[in-house]
Amino acid sequence: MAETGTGARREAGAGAGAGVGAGVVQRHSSGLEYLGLEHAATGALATVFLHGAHVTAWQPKGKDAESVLFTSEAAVYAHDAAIRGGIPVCFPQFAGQGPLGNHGFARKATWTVADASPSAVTLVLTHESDGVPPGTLPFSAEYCVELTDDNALRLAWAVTNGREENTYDQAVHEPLANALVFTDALHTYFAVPDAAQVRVSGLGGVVYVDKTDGMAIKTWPADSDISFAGEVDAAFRRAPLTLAITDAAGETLFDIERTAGFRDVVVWNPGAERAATMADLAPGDAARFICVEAANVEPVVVHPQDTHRAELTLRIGSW
Ligand SMILES: O=P(O)(O)OC[C@H]1O[C@@H](O)[C@H](O)[C@@H](O)[C@@H]1O
Repeated sequence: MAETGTGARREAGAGAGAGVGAGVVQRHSSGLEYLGLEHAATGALATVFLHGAHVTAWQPKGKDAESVLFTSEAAVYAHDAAIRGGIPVCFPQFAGQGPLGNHGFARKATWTVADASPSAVTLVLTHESDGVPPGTLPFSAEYCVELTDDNALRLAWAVTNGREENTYDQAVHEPLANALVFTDALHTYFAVPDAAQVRVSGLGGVVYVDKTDGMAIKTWPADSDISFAGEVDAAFRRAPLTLAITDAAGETLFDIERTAGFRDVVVWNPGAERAATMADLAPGDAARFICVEAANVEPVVVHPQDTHRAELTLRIGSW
């Protein structure tokens, strides 16, 4: 049965199970499984559900009382739902850009644990995993969530095309034969004191698709930060690899660092009006988060037996 967020958050808050059983799979009352992570030296905590490989909470050192990721009190914890908040893994389709449901199947599929320690877990999804549509071509995705020695949350993402090598004829005449073609995102929900007061810096001068304006292609004004007066839904192409979220006083709340394997960045907040129509957001939630997503909105092409790799590292500022 579907369970909503309040009870689930209480039960599986950041690092739930840490100390006793950090790095050990535990069962949530919804039936979903999760791990609590704990870094021995920093004391940082995180919670990672096997459903969707979903990080639902992260409490770095310095923010001991609460998660710095937003997860809604109205989030649904169920096999057929995506958890609203934390870090959904969008794969193999970003948003509605293809035949699958919004953001693809990975965020509703059951991942398996390949390796776990108290401070890190590696989860795997393949074409044979529960929740992956039958007939999906052979692939394997590996996702490592790690609390690092320097108090960061490091997310390492790798997608391998499981098909055989092309024949000579295919390689020459049909270079895309057997290629794995996908779009993706680590759709991070950053908790903020008030969305209307924060800014995303680093995207001035970058070309973006404005999804709130009929997919119009625009360029964000140079030297200008992004602010959140209402709905924002913008997919920035080939964005700089280092971005920051700052508060009204210009202090850094988060540093966001990607490797080039995440070429694009999506910035999203539904605004109050649209948020009010979303059943898994609670009243007032639109002001409590902004999403800055490490993404490939333009398709990635992975040839047979090859692996695409990307990393995202999140750090908090001094707030
Ligand atoms: O409601 P979902 O499926 O989690 O999607 C949330 C949002 O995710 C963003 O990445 C998209 O750009 C938005 O268009 C979308 O509304």
